[in-house]
Amino acid sequence: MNELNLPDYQQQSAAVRDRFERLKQRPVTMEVKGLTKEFKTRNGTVTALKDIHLTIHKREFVCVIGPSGCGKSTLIRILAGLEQASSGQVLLDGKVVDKPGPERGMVFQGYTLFPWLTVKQNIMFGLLESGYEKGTAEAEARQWIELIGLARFENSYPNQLSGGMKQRVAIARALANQPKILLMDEPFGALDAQTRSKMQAYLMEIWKNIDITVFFITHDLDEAVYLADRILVLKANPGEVQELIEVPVPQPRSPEQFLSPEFLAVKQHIESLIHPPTDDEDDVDHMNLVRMVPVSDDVGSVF
Ligand SMILES: Nc1ncnc2c1ncn2[C@@H]1O[C@H](COP(=O)(O)OP(=O)(O)OP(=O)(O)O)[C@@H](O)[C@H]1O
Repeated sequence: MNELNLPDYQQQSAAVRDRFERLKQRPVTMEVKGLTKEFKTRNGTVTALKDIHLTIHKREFVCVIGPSGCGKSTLIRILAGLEQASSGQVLLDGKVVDKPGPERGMVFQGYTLFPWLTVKQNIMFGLLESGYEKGTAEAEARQWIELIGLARFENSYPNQLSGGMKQRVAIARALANQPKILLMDEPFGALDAQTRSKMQAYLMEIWKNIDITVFFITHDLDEAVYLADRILVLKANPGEVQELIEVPVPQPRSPEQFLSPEFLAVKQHIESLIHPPTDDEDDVDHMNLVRMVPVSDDVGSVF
């Protein structure tokens, strides 16, 4: 126990422990083996990722968190096949990933819908590319539109939708191709807090009902703990695995758990990994106030 009377962040209830035991017995969907990525720049070599190992099981939800520059985007781009590793390998269902493919659905932060296509056409796009006949693609797209609750908007264009609606379409479009894994790079990062929490609940609901494995990057600790089975914490310079955490919060999740002792304990632990206490912490007490002139707190006198 610590000063907030929280349990140890590794302490799992019997139900959670049992769930992880079963999860680890599921088939492996994605395997990252000794992945290193270096960028040659004018100022020398930047090691964006160093010797990353990770095994993701079928229907697992993995979140990645870490400070800016720790290589999160580089990692997801390599998993997507958009970037080549300098060394190491990524395997999807045992096959080497070296280019983008329909078995990996992608949802990124900037709304990546085609602005000149309607909601329905956006969702149909990948299906037609994969060789679906137009009528089948249309029927399939309609089912997805129903599922995301946007039936009234099937003929709307992206610029007629709110941010949350656009991301719902982006998720449906990615899932319509029946990928084996959904790669999400801060998909809710641009949304306001209220829409963001609705989208999290919405994604949880989809994940409960669809056979999909998710790899999800976020900057938001609450989001990571709420969504993830396991959280990969990276550190920067070079981008390395700091810890892989099994979240002890029971599934299925609900927003009421945000204040549960397990939730707070994991959150506090990750916070301490990402922002370790430093000697500068009390900087504010050491600000040089010599050049500052005390002013009145009487706002009325200012105007
Ligand atoms: N194309 C590139 N050329 C050179 N350096 C790069 C390139 N892409 C990324 N980097 C460097 O690799 C490191 C990791 O970058 P990356 O964008 O993957 O980090 P990140 O964790 O996603 O950061 P953020 O949270 O700020 O988005 C950084 O030091 C970055 O400057």
